[in-house]
Amino acid sequence: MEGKGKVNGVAAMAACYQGFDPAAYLQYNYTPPRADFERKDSIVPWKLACLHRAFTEGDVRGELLVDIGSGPTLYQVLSGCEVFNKVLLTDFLEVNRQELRGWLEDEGGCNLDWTPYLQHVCKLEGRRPSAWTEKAAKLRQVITDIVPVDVHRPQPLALYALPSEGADCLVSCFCLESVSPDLAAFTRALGHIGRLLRTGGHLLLIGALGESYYFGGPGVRIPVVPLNEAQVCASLKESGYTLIRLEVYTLPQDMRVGVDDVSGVFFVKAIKE
Ligand SMILES: Nc1ncnc2c1ncn2[C@@H]1O[C@@H](CSCCNC[C@@H]2Cc3ccc([N+](=O)[O-])cc3CN2)[C@@H](O)[C@H]1O
Repeated sequence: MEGKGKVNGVAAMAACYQGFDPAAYLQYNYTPPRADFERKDSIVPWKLACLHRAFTEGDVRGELLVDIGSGPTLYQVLSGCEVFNKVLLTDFLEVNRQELRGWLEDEGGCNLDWTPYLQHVCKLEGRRPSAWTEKAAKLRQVITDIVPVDVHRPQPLALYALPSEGADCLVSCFCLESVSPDLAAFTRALGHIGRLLRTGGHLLLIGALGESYYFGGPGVRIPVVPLNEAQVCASLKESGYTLIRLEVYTLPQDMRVGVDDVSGVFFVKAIKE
C-alpha cells in the first residue's frame, strides 16, 4: 500500500501545481513586507544574508552550482553567481522556466523587478549598489540553462543536464517541503537531489517551518508537509548529509500576510558525505 500511496500522493501534488501562478506568487512573497530591504527583520534580507555568508566563507568552491526548484525567482543564486562559472536553474513547471527565461533575455518579459535584490547583494559584497548592472550581467553570463526537474524521481534531472562528476554545490529554496505529500517523501527527495551532488559538495537548503499550505495563486491552495527543525536535521542525516550550520528565522506577526501559514524559515548549510 505504501508504494501505491506514494504514487498517488506525488501525482496529487503535481495536479495541485497546474494552477500555479508565477506573477501572483512573486507578489505574495517577493514584495514588501516580506521583501523590504529597509527592514532589518524582513525575510528576504535574512535569506540573502544567509546565502551571502554561506557562499563567501571560503569552503564552497567548484565549477557548477545547481538550483533545485528555482520557481520564478532568482534571489537564491545572486551570491553564488560570483563563486561558480556555471549556474543551472531548474523547475517542474514550464510557466516558471518561462518566467526565468524572460529575465535572462532582458526584454522586460518578467513579473518582478530584481534590481533591489541585485543592489542589496552588491551592498553585502561591499560593492556600491550601482554595481547591480555588473551583477546582472554576471548572472546572465553564468546561467547556462533552465531545465525541467522532478525531485520525486531518483534521477531528478535529465542525464544530459549534468557532468558525470555531478554538481559542486546545490541550492534549493522552499521547494522540497512544498512538493512532498509527507515527511517520508521529503526525505526521499533530499536523497534524490543528493545524487546530483559530488561527494564533498555543499547543499544550501532554505525552507518553511510549520507550514501546512500556501497559495500558489488566487484560490490555488497547495498543501505543504509541516516540518520542524528536528525533522529537517533527521532527514538530512538519513539522506547522507553532514550538517554544518542551521539557522532559523521566526516570522514576526506582520510577515504573516495570509498567503500561507508558515511560522518560521530554516537555513541549512550541509556537506554530502
Ligand atoms: N516534483 C517537483 N520537483 C521539483 N520542483 C517541483 C515539483 N513540483 C513542483 N515543483 C516546483 O516547486 C515549487 C517551488 S515554489 C514553492 C513555494 N513554497 C512555499 C511558499 C514559499 C515561501 C516563500 C517565502 C516565504 N517567506 O516566509 O518569505 C515563505 C514561503 C512559504 N510558502 C514551484 O516552483 C514548482 O514548480
